[in-house]
Amino acid sequence: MKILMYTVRPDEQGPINEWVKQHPDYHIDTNTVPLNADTVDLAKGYDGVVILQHASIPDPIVYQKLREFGIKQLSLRSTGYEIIDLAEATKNGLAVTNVPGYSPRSVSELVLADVMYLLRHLGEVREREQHGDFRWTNTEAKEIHTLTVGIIGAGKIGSAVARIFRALGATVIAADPIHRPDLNDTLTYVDHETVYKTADIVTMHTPLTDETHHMINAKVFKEMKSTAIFINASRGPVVKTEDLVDALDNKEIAAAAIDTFEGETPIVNHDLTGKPIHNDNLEKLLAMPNVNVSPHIGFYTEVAVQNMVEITLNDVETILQGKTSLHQVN
Ligand SMILES: NC(=O)C1=CN([C@@H]2O[C@H](COP(=O)(O)OP(=O)(O)OC[C@H]3O[C@@H](n4cnc5c(N)ncnc54)[C@H](O)[C@@H]3O)[C@@H](O)[C@H]2O)C=CC1
Ligand SMILES: O=C(O)C(=O)[C@H](O)COP(=O)(O)O
Repeated sequence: MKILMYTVRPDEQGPINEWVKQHPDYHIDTNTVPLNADTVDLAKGYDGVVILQHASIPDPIVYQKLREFGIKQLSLRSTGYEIIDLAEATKNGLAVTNVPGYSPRSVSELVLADVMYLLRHLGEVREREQHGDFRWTNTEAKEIHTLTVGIIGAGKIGSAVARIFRALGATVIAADPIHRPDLNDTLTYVDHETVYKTADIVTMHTPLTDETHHMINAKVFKEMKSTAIFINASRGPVVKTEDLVDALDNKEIAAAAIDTFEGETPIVNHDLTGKPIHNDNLEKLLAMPNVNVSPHIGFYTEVAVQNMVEITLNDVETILQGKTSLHQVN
């Protein structure tokens, strides 16, 4: 059996080689391009296709061609799968799989790092030190156990965030339509408005859907505490970025960390040294010492990369054997 993996990074090659060693009947080829209408022909002659990319695949021709090539699945090495047109995939007989829970700790530990960085004003401290100002002005910090952490979307990642902050003594509240009894000792479920109004740290962990698109906007920022820290490590378009910039400019919130942002595809994991980034809102956020921008690295840990590769390839194998993968999303 032959599998083609798109957009493979060098750090994924080790886990891929390990998987092939355990599965001698499979041959895997890799490339470094995203799947789209220009690159779909590369999949001709393969039995299975695996992708990982930020760019959406809206063009129906991609799904039609995969069907014409006799391919039965399209497996994502990611959790989020909003880049796929599921209706087109289904129409063309493609089972789409994702990797839920490859390592909820990966993203939740970045959230912890962001919160510590912002709570201790390390961005402001570093900015001042660079021009010789070593004073303590405005750097008195709050301790985590005195704070309320508000989670929007307490699924696999959101609940891992909840556990970390509960272990550090914070009060944790969450808004999620699904209430999990196993989290009863960790958090209290409340409505969205209560999270916005009462949390000292508001952190986003929903998927990107029609409902969550721009769910954080000017109206919501006005509800938050002026001392609040806002974090988005879910998907960029969950937040209306221009409203985030305004909320920070107008001191409606105190600080923010964003691991995902609108228009990130041409920026994330690219070296743009000396080149324009063509994203005005991002440039404004990058210039603020009370904002930490990271280029979608929440997932990027050794454990996560290993699991993303291994679980995806196991799913391809399952489908190629004529069975149904537990991770099929259509
Ligand atoms: N920054 C990064 O590198 C990464 C980001 N992600 C993003 O994080 C998202 C969440 O991942 P998981 O926790 O694994 O997914 P999950 O499916 O386990 O949890 C998502 C939770 O959000 C809840 N939810 C949906 N709509 C909601 C709404 N309107 N209000 C409140 N809650 C709502 C769901 O009920 C569910 O409990 C992914 O869909 C992906 O977009 C995932 C992995 C890495
Ligand atoms: O798994 C996800 O969802 C992520 O966000 C990871 O960062 C990787 O997926 P892409 O966003 O790069 O598709």
